[in-house]
Amino acid sequence: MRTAQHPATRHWRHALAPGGLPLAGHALLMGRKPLQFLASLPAHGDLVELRLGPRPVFLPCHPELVQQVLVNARIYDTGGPVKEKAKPILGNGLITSDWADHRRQRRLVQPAFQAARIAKYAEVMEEACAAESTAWSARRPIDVSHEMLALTARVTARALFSTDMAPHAVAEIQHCLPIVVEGAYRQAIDPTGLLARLPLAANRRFDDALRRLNQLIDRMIDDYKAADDGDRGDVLSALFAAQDDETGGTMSDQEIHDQVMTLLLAGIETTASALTWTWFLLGRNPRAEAALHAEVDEVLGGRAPVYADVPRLAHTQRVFSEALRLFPPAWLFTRTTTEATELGGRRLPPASDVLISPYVMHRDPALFPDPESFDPDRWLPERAKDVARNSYLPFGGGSRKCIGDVFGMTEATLALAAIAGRWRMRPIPGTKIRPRPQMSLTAGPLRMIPEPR
Ligand code: HEM
Repeated sequence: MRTAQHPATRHWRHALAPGGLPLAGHALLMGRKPLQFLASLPAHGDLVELRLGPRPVFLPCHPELVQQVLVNARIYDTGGPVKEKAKPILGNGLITSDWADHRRQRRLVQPAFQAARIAKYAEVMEEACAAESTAWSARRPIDVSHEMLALTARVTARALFSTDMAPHAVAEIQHCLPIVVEGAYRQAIDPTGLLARLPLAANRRFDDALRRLNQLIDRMIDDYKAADDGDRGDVLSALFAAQDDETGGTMSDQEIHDQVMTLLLAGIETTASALTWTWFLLGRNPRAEAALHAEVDEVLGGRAPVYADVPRLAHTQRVFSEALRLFPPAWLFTRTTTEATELGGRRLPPASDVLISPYVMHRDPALFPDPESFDPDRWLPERAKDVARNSYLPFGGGSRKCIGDVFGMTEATLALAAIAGRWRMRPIPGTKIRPRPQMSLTAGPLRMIPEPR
């Protein structure tokens, strides 16, 4: 295990990642097998330099260096080519805004995620999870990815807009969101920026889906303003009510629009991917699955779970935490330096790109013993205290830490308990599954057979 030393007294190991080519650098390795390539890098140094084309980018592999990047949000600001390409889609919301504006935005959006409001959103979660768990037929295979995406889309849409229009919104979001997420990723990884301008069917589908999502959000905002019926307990009401303590300012309709789009894109596929991986891992680990069933039976005694059960569903939460360790949906995110700085004794010029990869940290044997094994019990309090500080970051850290972390954990715990209370999810022998490192670390289609318990 790595030992904690004061950063100033530590001798940090720097390295250039092996395998670079003269012009492309490591772009081909990153393009072909990003997970394997990135996960091999901590063995070379605490701070590893890669070349993506001519551009140097830096990957901190040691938790203390990752932490320095995450907490110094003014110097390590949001940025990089991926964020630039996301702006036409996300506008200027929490993910795309720069440091100074982000602080203001976060003050305004945070009240929508206070504990009392999560309790209200949990009613939507309870209902949607119960409906999902009763909709399946015994022994008829389902695509778990598809089902989990439908579930998280329904939960998020109805937590955002609790109006009569919600059923229409759910259907629109379920249709449009996967197309937008896929298209956004294709554009993000296109180094030429030309792909989006070609007259391709995929581009037309993307433009259409994005237009429909934008229209939907505008209609919801208009509807809310026309009804003028105060706090409906949903996210949209909280965004309209938000007032900045420091300046007294509120959000314009356009700002609310951008926050809603950001929440849809950040909150649905992430949670759905993590839930899909959880069912996949449980299907291969009968002991963890049996412990889940035992806990759910003991806590719920056959009824559907409610918000008040969440604290008692401790093993269920450990199962989800362990799935987030092995397959963190936000497997890679970026920062760009706003001025010259030093990281681990290495000088970084202004506008340097820094990669943060929870996947790399979570699979490092120096941080997590036997990192490839699915072991929910590593999160038992007596064992979790030995996990190196700042090495587990499925929700990121610092001032840009996921605003939906409690929302996502609550939703996932209720979904796992509701489904595990009724079904055993049996894997289909021979099913091959390969992590797809795209916008989220998704599993692709995953067919499993629900068996009544
Ligand atoms: C298991 C589910 C989730 C995972 C693994 C996850 C992961 C993350 C991570 C790692 C970040 C930080 C990215 C960075 O620093 O650049 C982030 C940010 C964010 N997430 Fe999540 N997220 C999840 C669920 C959600 C949900 C349910 C919502 C909303 C309903 C949400 C909304 C956001 C937003 C708005 C941000 C930007 C926050 C900011 O910059 O202030 N996420 N998420």
